[in-house]
Amino acid sequence: AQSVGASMHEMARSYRAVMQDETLKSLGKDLSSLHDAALKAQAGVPDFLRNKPADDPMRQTYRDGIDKLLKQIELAQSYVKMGQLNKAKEAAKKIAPIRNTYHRKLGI
Ligand code: HEM
Repeated sequence: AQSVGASMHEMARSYRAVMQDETLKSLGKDLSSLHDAALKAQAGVPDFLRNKPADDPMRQTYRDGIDKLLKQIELAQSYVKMGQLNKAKEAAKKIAPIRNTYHRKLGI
């Protein structure tokens, strides 16, 4: 499995593309890449947690953040499926504050 850092870089690339998309087709494709990368991040353990105890509360914080991220991506995807480009783009914009909140909570 690849490192969480590598998955985060894939997420960054896909999210940049998502924010530039102006068609349902390209937005759907880039949200799908973002979702794939977020699932890879979910399957991994970030470097900073490797030496921490199994019950360290930061592990739950990490899981919560990835769950919120996946839910927000899925919300945007549901608008794409309904053909609602503006709603999908609005939902996608709300991914950035989730990123910022959890990077801050985790000291990234
Ligand atoms: C689309 C949203 C997000 C983007 C674009 C993003 C982007 C990034 C980038 C570019 C890095 C630096 C990677 C490196 O240099 O190694 C990073 C690191 C990290 N991010 Fe995110 N992030 C996002 C959301 C999140 C969320 C929601 C969480 C919390 C659950 C999170 C947790 C982390 C952690 C733990 C690291 C350090 C990884 C490591 O080195 O092990 N990120 N992120």
